Amino acid sequence: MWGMFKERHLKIVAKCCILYQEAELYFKEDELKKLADPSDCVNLVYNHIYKLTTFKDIIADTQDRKSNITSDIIRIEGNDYFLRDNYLNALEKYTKSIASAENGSSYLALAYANRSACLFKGKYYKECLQDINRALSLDYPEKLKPKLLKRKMDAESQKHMQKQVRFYSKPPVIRSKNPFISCAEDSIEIQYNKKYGRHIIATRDINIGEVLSVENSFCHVVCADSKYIHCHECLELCFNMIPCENCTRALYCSEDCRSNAFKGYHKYECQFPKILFLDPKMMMFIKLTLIGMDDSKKTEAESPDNIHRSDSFKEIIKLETHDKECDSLKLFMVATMASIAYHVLKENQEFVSKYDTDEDDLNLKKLLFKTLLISSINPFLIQNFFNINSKELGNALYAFTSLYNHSCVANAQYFHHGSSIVTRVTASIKKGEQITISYGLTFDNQSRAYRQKILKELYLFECDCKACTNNWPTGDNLPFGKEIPLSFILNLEPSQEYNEELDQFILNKCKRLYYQLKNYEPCQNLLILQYNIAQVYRHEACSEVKF
Ligand SMILES: C[S@@+](CC[C@H](N)C(=O)[O-])C[C@H]1O[C@@H](n2cnc3c(N)ncnc32)[C@H](O)[C@@H]1O
Repeated sequence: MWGMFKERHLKIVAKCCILYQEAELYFKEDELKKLADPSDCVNLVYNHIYKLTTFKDIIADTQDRKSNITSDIIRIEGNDYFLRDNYLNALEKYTKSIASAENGSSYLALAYANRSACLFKGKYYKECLQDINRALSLDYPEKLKPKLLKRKMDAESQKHMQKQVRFYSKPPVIRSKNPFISCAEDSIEIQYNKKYGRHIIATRDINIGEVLSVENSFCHVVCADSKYIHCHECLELCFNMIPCENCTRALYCSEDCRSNAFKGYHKYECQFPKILFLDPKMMMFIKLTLIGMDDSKKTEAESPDNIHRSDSFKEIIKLETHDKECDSLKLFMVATMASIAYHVLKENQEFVSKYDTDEDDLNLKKLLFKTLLISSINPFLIQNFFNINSKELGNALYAFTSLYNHSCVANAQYFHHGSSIVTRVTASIKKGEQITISYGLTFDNQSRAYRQKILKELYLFECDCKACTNNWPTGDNLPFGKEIPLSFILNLEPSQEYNEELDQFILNKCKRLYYQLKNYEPCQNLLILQYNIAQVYRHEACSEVKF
């Protein structure tokens, strides 16, 4: 949970520590820990820090002005890649140059034109033509126009050979709708107890491969590695994004995405200082707060209380925060980040006019505290298993999928179809059993001691799964179990073309063998089968795109 305050962003920690030292005088008696409601700490901390110089420095550090000089430098870096035939890296640089260029400038036109050259090389003629038209509609230098117009003619003539982008496939549809959970099959239910909190239980025997839930994200943010090729609003892969007109951070696949984002949360998000954008989870808490406060998105009124609705902010705000378990320093750090966000929002006239009573003010501080904690424990990393160059695409928050607890021998696994998440059974489940996913730690890959340490540190629980309880050996030390014919298992590596028939053949064979082998657990051959089953589902969800 505290990963985002640790190794990754020492700058945040350093600034918080300076503030903490400056404000320490006020918090000598462990005042933050004594609060009956931990979310009140934002009010307390804010009132002490907003006048401090370090706080003012943080707020002022937006460094996000559009600049033609920066745009020019980045475009020239792009030219270097282009000359070395590294078109994808060149394209990313040109997109960054587009984001940095001042509105309507010739630098913006130059960056679009250069990107159109990459798109032409990549055989993305439709996108190439769009960029050429964008460049021509701006202040594109006359002397360069003939070359661009020639490219336009060539792209027009080759449009029929346009490369198709099939990246994410549509998620499967729920077949037997759960009457109490809007995004789930009727094979599961939510239960609660003290030990596990809310958790998911099977209401019947469930077979390997069955879908349990299909959920759209409530809120997502794009990761740094993918920000120049994935839309910041819908996460779709896009090689010719357009920039936000105010900031250099946000890029979109279409006018619709740009205006939806701006009308909703982005007009505020745009103005936040740099420190809150160092980590995608930080970005998420601001976006989550703004989306949650957007009245047009509220669905609670129509939804009866006993139905779990994925699109309801009411459900998001119920997610785990572990706020009572925070020590003083953690409370201070969370409160500081929330205070920065609060301060920026309150400076915004349009925002203030909507939330101006004392009660609104206090509620906003409490909400920012909660959304920050929720965004640290609950998000799912969207990974690119078959994508061109980067592995991390985004972070997304799901109201229901966040309720699956962890096991180091999980019986379910999730697969991202873009920003949607599909959870499937990857080991057969008996009625009454808890359904679990892995929080990134599995018994075959990491030692018990390591798993326990990380789970305690990040998620504040002691794992009692069968691998932890019985101290199962890790991968190479496991017995092989019953022999399986391996010849039919083609390793579904990223380089392999998607072939539905072949994948289905592998899937069915693996499933049959799984039932012959499951009594040998734990063993290597069972893991091989489960890996291949998961790999087929990954392949189905997201196919490789080459530039
Ligand atoms: C993403 S939430 C999962 C849903 C959570 N149980 C709830 O009530 O909202 C993660 C938190 O669930 C709890 N949790 C997850 N797996 C667990 C397990 N195997 N045993 C006990 N608690 C677990 C921990 O408190 C953890 O921080």
